[in-house]
Amino acid sequence: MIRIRRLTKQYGSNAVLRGVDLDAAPGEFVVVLGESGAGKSTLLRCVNRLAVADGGELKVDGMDAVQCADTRALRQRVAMIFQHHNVVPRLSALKNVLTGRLGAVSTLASVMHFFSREDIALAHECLGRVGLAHKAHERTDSLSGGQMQRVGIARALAQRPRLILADEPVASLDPQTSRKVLQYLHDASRDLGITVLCNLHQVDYAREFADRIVGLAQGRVVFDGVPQAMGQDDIDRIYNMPQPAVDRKDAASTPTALAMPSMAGTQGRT
Ligand SMILES: Nc1ncnc2c1ncn2[C@@H]1O[C@H](COP(=O)(O)OP(=O)(O)OP(=O)(O)O)[C@@H](O)[C@H]1O
Repeated sequence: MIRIRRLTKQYGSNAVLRGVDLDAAPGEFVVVLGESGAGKSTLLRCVNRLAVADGGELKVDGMDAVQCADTRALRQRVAMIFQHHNVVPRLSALKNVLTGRLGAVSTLASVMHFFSREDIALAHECLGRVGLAHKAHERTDSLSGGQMQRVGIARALAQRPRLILADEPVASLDPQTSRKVLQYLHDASRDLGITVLCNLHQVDYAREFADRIVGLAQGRVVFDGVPQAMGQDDIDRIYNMPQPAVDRKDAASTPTALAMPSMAGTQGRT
């Protein structure tokens, strides 16, 4: 579904991606973990060409996202979920979800906001998948932050994408709400066979929800494996922690939540 090889991206003299390799299978939920500035957002933005990679190979569903001739076709396959959900507050939840269909309807229909019966049924179904069927006709600004993010997920699902890019989707939510949002996203992607690339800061959420974790540090992949395979040494490498010259048995028994207090179950950035 996604194949990335030796991907590079530089802003001026700042080499942000330094040869990234990453694969994701259909329906796989891949968490990209890394500290602030590691290059996570840039990597996601290269996938849907909000940023254009300088070199390397990037294939999405067979389409070349580096030398892309048809960005619109690429973006129809790739939906995005943002940190601040980007819903339109004065519109109902249903209308927000319907905006996910805009890329698939004709220009006239999209300008006039005409949607078919099938699109409306699909939007209701997507709201049902995130537990918000009963909020369809409520204005989005009457919903909680977690519910707004679930509307953002439903909007992404309504696009019928092959891939969802989620850039820190729970960064501004409390831990309980964050888990609920990630669970809905995880379940929907598994049920519908949609691949997810999800950027996160929090080690414990990555362990809980990822099929696979890709650890990024200073633009390089420093870990790629299932959550169970990620040890404290890997976490230290991802977060550029100095390797302590102490008995590693002590380190191995240190709970992640204690070792990484600012990363585990908290929101916001440091
Ligand atoms: N449009 C841009 N122009 C110039 N520099 C940029 C641009 N976008 C990102 N960068 C730089 O690239 C580096 C990586 O940023 P990026 O946002 O990809 O990291 P990140 O891992 O997503 O961090 P965060 O978790 O804080 O969002 C940073 O040094 C940032 O300043």
